[in-house]
Amino acid sequence: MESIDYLAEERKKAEFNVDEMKIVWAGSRRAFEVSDYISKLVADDPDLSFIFIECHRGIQGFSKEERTMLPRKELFKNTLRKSAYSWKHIIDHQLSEEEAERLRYFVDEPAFIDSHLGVFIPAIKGQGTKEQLKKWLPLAYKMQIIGCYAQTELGHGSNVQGLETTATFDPRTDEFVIHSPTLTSSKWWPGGLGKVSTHAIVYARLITDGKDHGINGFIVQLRSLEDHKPLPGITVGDIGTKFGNGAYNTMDNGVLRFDHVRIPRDQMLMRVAQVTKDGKYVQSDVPRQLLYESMVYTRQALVTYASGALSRAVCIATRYSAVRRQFGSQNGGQEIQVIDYKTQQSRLFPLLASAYAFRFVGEWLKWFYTDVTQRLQANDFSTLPELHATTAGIKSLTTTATADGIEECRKLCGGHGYLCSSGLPELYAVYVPACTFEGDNVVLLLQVARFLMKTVSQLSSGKKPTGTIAYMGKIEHLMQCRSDVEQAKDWLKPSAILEAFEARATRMSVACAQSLSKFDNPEEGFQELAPDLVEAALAHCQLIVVSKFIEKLQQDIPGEGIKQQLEVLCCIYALFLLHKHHGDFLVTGYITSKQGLFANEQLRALYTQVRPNAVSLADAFNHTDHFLGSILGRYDGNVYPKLYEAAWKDPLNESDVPDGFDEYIRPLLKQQLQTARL
Ligand SMILES: CCCCCCCCCCCCCCC/C=C/C(=O)SCCNC(=O)CCNC(=O)[C@H](O)C(C)(C)COP(=O)(O)OP(=O)(O)OC[C@H]1O[C@@H](n2cnc3c(N)ncnc32)[C@H](O)[C@@H]1OP(=O)(O)O
Ligand SMILES: Cc1cc2nc3c(=O)[nH]c(=O)nc-3n(C[C@H](O)[C@H](O)[C@H](O)COP(=O)(O)OP(=O)(O)OC[C@H]3O[C@@H](n4cnc5c(N)ncnc54)[C@H](O)[C@@H]3O)c2cc1C
Repeated sequence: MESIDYLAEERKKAEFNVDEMKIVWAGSRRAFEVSDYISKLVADDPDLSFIFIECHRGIQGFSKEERTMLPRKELFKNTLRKSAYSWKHIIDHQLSEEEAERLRYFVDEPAFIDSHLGVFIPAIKGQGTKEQLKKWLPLAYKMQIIGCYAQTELGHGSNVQGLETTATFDPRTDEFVIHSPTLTSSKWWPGGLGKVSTHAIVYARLITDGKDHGINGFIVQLRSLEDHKPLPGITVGDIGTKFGNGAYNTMDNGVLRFDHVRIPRDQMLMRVAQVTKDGKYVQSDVPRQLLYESMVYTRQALVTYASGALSRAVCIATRYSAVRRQFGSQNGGQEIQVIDYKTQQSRLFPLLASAYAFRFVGEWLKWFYTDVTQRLQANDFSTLPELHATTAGIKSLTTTATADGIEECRKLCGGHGYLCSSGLPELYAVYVPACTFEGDNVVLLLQVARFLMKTVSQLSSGKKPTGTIAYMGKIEHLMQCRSDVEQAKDWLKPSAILEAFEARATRMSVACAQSLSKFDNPEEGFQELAPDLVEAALAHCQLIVVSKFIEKLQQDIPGEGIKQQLEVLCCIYALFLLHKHHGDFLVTGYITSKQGLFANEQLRALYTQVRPNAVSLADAFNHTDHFLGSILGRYDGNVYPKLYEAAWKDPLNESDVPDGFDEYIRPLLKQQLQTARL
């Protein structure tokens, strides 16, 4: 049957070339082509897009929208099947690393393979010696071993230095003895650990000759490569069902305990420090912080994933807001599309703009990460602190805004957004742990704050700040300048926006530094002022995102109307933040309340400008219906018949009379009948 495009009228309104925007969104023509090809490949192959379950009727297939109805054990087994099938496809078709990553992404089910590729391999790469890389990476790349990242324990996650697992060197046998001395030292949370991983990078306190040298990484085999049973001394399992139906429950987050498990000395990751045969601890000339390098890698990757998740929610909410109508019908005509309500626009369009903003900052962060890693290889560690602060801060900002944004999109879809078939509840449940894993978002902002306080304290020494904190070099100007905005449209100037964000960030950091200096004990001061420090850190991170969006616009961006649309989105992102954090800009004395009102006036005008382009800007994400997994977000906008159809597929609708009627409902009804007769 031919499908009708209920959103065709919306698409006709676009003032830009959607195909060109798809390329900007993807990052390059090549990236677009790979994503486009792989997303369609996944959508069109039932072995990748469906969940198959053996039931009394034989093998039954379930679509993605239906997966929240399925029991965890079945879902998990299907995820194993899909991972194995994907892996075979990758090998058979000799997919490149980029294509393999896209395949994993579009299959869209958290799985052990994410930990294996996203954390286990990066940890070996970052912390292993050349010999260790040579031995372990080929095994890992061929999946002859499957690994996870076992850092967090039941009692400690954020405080890595507080981990309790021990790795005690035994010089007699040239081995480490890995042990879990307490219940709270049980490894707890690692993805892929519960049921799948054969190996783990285990973080443990290194002890030689009775001396504790702090945390180090060790490669430990957990399960037999023959029958997959846990090796002697190892207790391992899944930690239980997590938030939401389906959602993150396709992942086997695990618990792990060691009872004096012995591993050879060369399984300590030795790039940062070594233990010699006679038990001597030798620190390399690389900084100890490189032990945390894999977290930096993953945090950086999570920023691009944030734009992906937010764009999905925004795509669903935008299309549905154009389909949905409420109120205002005149003379029997159609009601108003809810996307035309200014309140709907003021909630939706900043999220649309944020998706683009996060995409561009993610692109830049990937470049920055690559640049710093190349320097590290050449033993230049000067930019490592900035990379740590920036990845921590931008991961924190983007994942918090994305999780909140998904929930806002659910509300923007009214009641239907609450149905699992909208795709939004599951997207939220899968996404929200990103605010916690790879570093709790508040803990990460406090790391940014430490970096900022250090920067401010070094300004007087004449050290010139560079990179993302170069703006602090203009401290004298930024501390006393005032906005020169005289009318709403002055806020469209990138220079006006940039100075506002720089002045706000500088003043908030300086105010914190001044407050800190009043404490005799700086650590006590840091604890006391932590809420203000977190806000200063956020102001700095927002400045980075805004400035990277502005920098993107300074590039040559071809395509009809593309640059104009991006300029509108950039201003929406910045002015929305200015409006939301109005208090910061006022209190720090950079703007007057009148200038704040101008910003809001300009913001409303920008919403009107983006309105005709909204559906097409969401189309430019190029999400397939399969990837969206949402009836509300269907490309053709055919929402109502599909919602109606889907309701009848719910297991409760398998019979007109529900199970339990005879035991629980009939007696009640009978009782009422008897009462009525009385
Ligand atoms: C085919 C290809 C496919 C590719 C697939 C890719 C897939 C990607 C998908 C991603 C999937 C994601 C799955 C997620 C799974 C989740 C995993 C996890 O959650 S793993 C566990 C993560 N745990 C954490 O993040 C813990 C957070 N805590 C910390 O990081 C630290 O404890 C702390 C930074 C909060 C504190 O560190 P600590 O040493 O205790 O204290 P200090 O604050 O004193 O720091 C000392 C010093 O070090 C600097 N520092 C800290 N961290 C770093 C770092 N990472 N890098 C560089 N430098 C660092 C800090 O700034 C201090 O510096 P100083 O100069 O002394 O001030
Ligand atoms: C889905 C999921 C997957 C995960 N996968 C892995 C994995 O593969 N490998 C792995 O090792 N770990 C993994 N983790 C664990 C994860 O990294 C930790 O949960 C995370 O680092 C937070 O640590 P925590 O649980 O100890 O939180 P806590 O630190 O206990 O946080 C609790 C509260 O205390 C606050 N808090 C903590 N410290 C401070 C402070 N200094 N100042 C102010 N407030 C503070 C936090 O903001 C938070 O509000 C995963 C977690 C989840 C949810």
